[in-house]
Amino acid sequence: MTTTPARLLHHRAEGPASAPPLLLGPSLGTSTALWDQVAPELSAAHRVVRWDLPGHGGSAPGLIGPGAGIADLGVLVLALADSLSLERFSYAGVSLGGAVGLWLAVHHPERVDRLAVVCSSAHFGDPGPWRERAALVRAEGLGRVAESAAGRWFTPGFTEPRLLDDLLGTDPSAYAACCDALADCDLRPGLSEVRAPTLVVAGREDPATPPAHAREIADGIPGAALTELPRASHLAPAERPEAVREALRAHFAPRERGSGTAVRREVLGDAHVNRAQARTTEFTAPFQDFISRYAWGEIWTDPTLSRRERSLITLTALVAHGHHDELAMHVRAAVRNGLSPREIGAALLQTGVYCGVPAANSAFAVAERVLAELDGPAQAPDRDGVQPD
Ligand SMILES: O=C(O)CCC(=O)CC(=O)O
Repeated sequence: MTTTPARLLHHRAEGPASAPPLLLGPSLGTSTALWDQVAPELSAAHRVVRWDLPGHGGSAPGLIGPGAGIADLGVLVLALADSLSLERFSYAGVSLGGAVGLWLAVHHPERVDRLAVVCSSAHFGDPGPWRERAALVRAEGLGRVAESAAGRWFTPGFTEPRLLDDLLGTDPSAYAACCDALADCDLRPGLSEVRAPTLVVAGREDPATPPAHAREIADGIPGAALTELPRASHLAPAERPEAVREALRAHFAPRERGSGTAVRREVLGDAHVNRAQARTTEFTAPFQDFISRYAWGEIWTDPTLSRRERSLITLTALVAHGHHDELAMHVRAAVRNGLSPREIGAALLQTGVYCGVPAANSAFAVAERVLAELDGPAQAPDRDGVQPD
């Protein structure tokens, strides 16, 4: 067990220190042990950091109090990541731990590389039963909640005594504060803002966060994937560890930067890349290869900046140097990367200050033409001259 300062969440780290970091969050009433059959395998390719909720496992109960919210837990996870110098990380969490991951992806997108939300919800239903459970636990401790836990956590006939023991060892006041957070949790409005590639995993027999909750998350997050696990209830990492392991391993597999062609196609479009490839000659092939590997395989593939941010930088640099053919191509790319004409106009206006009014003047003319073409009745041909990238 790692010795953790009482102001931080208790955590357990495994895997090479230089591997891409992956944080694993628990569900209510459980500890890092929830990931016992999943984390060791994931740690072959990741620096895996499992954390405990306040008052659960090894975390101090006083880290949250009555009326806590998901944001309070999210801030604690960020403090833990900061203490480990993890500026950016991938994240998987079960139930309450999954909701914390959603909160992080909505409110701190710069920190979350990839996200997996397992047996969780963006809104854990009517707050009434959570408030009643909090009141019961504050009054009587965890005994009655523990008696019925197996029925909510596992399919009939399956059990995991270690997890039930952990529940009984949880601090009642911290457990109740987590129930407060679940009662007030509503992350649905932010789902469309999540940009981290997201996998949603549901246990088909989960009565606590049924598959409909997972579908709501997957439908709300652009591009999210959904996996439903048969023969799994709420604590799928304990009940179906091999299936959860495989889903997470594939989702978090370190990305091949490779040739960069896939990213180039996503940003510049198939039509452009096909044309550039068709035009390639023996003379230009080394340059094509260089561009694909470095510009697209290294720089545009690096997740530290979003594609929108990279588009803004690229537009500015092209204006500064007066590369108008490339500017036209990258205005199209900027639109593909999610920038609105208004945002593109604001970036060009700023170049008027830093690159000079004549440079911005020409850039506005180029961008206006391209945006009008994109807006036109038929998509205008991709007029990108002889530019090879
Ligand atoms: O223990 C339960 O009754 C399920 C609790 C729940 O849905 C929230 C969580 O597991 O984090």
